[in-house]
Amino acid sequence: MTSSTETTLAELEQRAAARRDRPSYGHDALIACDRLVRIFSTDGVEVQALQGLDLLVTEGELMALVGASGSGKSTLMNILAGLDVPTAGSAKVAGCDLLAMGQKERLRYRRDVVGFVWQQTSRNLLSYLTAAQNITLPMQLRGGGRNRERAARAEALLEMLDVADCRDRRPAQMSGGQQQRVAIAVALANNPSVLLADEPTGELDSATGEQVFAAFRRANEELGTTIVIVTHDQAVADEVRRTVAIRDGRTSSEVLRRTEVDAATGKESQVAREYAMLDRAGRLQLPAEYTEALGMEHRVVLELEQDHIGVWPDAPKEQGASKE
Ligand SMILES: Nc1ncnc2c1ncn2[C@@H]1O[C@H](COP(=O)(O)OP(=O)(O)OP(=O)(O)O)[C@@H](O)[C@H]1O
Repeated sequence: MTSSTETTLAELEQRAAARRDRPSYGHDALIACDRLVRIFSTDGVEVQALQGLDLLVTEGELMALVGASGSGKSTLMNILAGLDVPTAGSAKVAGCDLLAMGQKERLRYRRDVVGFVWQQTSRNLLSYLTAAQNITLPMQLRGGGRNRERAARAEALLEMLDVADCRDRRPAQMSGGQQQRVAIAVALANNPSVLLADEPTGELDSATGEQVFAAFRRANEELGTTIVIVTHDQAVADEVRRTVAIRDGRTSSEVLRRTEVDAATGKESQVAREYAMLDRAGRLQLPAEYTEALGMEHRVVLELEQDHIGVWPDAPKEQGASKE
């Protein structure tokens, strides 16, 4: 064997070893969805609600999910809540594998790892219990702890979310916004790693919606809970640092917001930037308005430049080309 061949083999081995040692996708994320697929079959008709969705959420994030009706947001939330099981792919939340969990583990997951707040206030609270009783119920169901400790936690949550005055009221005696804030307290009762909310401000006017969103923010800041909110509410989507858009069952783009300080004036301003998602296979979803504007269809030409990749429409048909 020549020395150059030996070098090549050694290099290949090195590369293979480096690939083996590379940390797995999303190893440090609290929520890691990898090529998630959910197919519903009704009367022989298949609907692909999720079509290979990738999503990583880091611990401590407060983020929003947006998307047109039917794009797959609720399907994803139901999977993350442990209420539905994906058809394929992988989904891990706080180390729990959502595809491999047995019934017992699933119950424990729903009780201890995730909390949820739904749009319909009636789905969040039991109508015959007071706010304080609604909050202590999940703690009682989990068992352990003393009555006094549970009552103290309920009180602390009610105060943190600014609804201490609702302590002894039943849901019918509270406003919609108060009910949703108490619902957040119920979801936080067992100190979950993740709080999921599906359109939590959907039934509220904008001022009340803002108060409810402020309650989520406080839970995120004071307890460090990771929060994912599905919303159509632009005010909510604009206030979080990261908004991920879902299109046709896949994450298609995301907006990141950060605060910039002007060096000269010291003035702070919010800067938002939209990114397209690049999946692990190198696939990129181009916005329909971009591809339509340039008549891009089926095929595009790619050019690698030093610091970017150019995407061009397919070469125009030659003038006077022979007709068949
Ligand atoms: N249980 C089900 N059986 C059959 N099809 C379903 C089921 N649940 C959802 N789908 C379909 O899956 C697709 C995604 O639905 P999903 O409810 O997740 O969308 P969404 O983005 O939450 O919409 P919306 O904003 O209107 O709630 C839709 O085409 C929907 O009709």
